[in-house]
Amino acid sequence: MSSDDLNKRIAKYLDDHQKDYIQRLSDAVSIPSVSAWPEHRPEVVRMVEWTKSFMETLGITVELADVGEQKLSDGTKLKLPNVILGTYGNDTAKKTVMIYGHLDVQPAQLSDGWDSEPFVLTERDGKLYGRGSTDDKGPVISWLNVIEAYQKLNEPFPVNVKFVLESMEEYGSDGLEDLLKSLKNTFLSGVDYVVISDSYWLGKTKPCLQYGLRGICYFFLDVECSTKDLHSGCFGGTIHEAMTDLIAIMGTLVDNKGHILIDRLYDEVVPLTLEEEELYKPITFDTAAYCSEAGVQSTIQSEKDQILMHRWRYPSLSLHGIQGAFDGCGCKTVIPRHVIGKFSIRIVPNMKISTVEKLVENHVQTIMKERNSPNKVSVKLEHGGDYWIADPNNPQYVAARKATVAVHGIEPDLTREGGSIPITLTFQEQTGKNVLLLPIGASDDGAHSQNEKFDISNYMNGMKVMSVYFQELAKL
Ligand SMILES: NCC(=O)N[C@@H](Cc1c[nH]cn1)C(=O)O
Ligand SMILES: [Zn+2]
Ligand SMILES: [Zn+2]
Repeated sequence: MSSDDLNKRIAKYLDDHQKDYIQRLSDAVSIPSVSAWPEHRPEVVRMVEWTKSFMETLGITVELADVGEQKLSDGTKLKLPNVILGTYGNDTAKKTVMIYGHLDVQPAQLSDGWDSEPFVLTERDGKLYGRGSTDDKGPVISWLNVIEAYQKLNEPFPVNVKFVLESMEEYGSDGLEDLLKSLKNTFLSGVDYVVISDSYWLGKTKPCLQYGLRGICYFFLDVECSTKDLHSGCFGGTIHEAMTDLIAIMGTLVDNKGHILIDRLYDEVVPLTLEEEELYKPITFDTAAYCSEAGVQSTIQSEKDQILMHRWRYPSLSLHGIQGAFDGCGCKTVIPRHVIGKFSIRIVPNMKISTVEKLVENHVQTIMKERNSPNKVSVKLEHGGDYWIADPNNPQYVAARKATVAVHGIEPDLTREGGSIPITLTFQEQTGKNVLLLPIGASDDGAHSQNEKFDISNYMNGMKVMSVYFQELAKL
């Protein structure tokens, strides 16, 4: 059978089973595998078991790798979820592709402002709403659905596949780096290509392939002022309040232009070259749609190229929250005794995590000295992940471009991603092979946000691209 005919046959099978795929995603989304909530760890474990069972029905050999314990901020320890190592096929005449994905999700509650229950997959206007639908349960299940389709059609699978599926990605991929290092000469040997579907297109209609990610340094800023919470009428105006110090420090980190105010933070950022500037020009990007997806009136930068550069090639600092602060409705006149500010810095080539950590520490100490406060203050790097950059001219990218053209009828843009997948660089280093980011979700999917969704069309076309990509890899 010609490869065109095979593609058509598989595409038809996939289209005919759309309902089953939606049900499968619904089953996965119904497991609230939130890695950031320690009390939800059994749900994360349930998600690992669910995926393992599904993989085994497909004849994938599954091994569960123990990656040790997580140390929680109160000093207690919690077992980390096992990492799934899957092997499908070991034909030495075939290429071997390693697929990475994650089964954990960001926290979500209806009260955050969702229009439907986050852990009940809900279809509206061709979109599947639910936490993890696009990040990253939909893409992970898509890979597995494609394997199933070849089996049901009795078609030989074009490549060998290895899977690494973790369940702590949204919390910094605890334990995974050490595991991969330990597998360098065993499970990881023989891998020819690594592919990750855990990111999004730059727009709603045009596909892209990505060759860069920012890294992340996530900080906890801890301020303690007293042994207990206090009445602001009795103590306000007489003591150094923890929240006041915390807000003051957090207010010195970044200005209203998005410029980070930490001394020397930009020293290691690679200078922009004329050659790099040219790369932004052909990329399709709609700034108005970007604003509307974010639900904002305007962006800090007005030009397309500048917006993209500040997403991809410059660092950014975001404030995320304050643990211990009063956040209920109504009024409470308390002075919290202990608060923890959460912020992160997205890092870019050639910033080093260790340098960022030191600069942040110096900054906090300097501000505290200026404030002359007796409060106990510490800042801790909760987790860090490196930036990553790959060669988009590698044959694997050519295979993915061909697959995209075959399904979408259009050349994908070559882009970078502002988010982080902390383990990507480790895959590149430990296998010594090219890594491809193959996003299948759309820019408005709202990963990490309320009403996260995955379009049915992206789900279906994503599987078709994956299927052709496997065939194109086999031809390399
Ligand atoms: N889809 C990738 C993603 O969402 N990655 C997270 C990773 C992360 C790191 N620390 C907390 N989360 C991201 O925020 O970019
Ligand atoms: Zn993800
Ligand atoms: Zn995520």
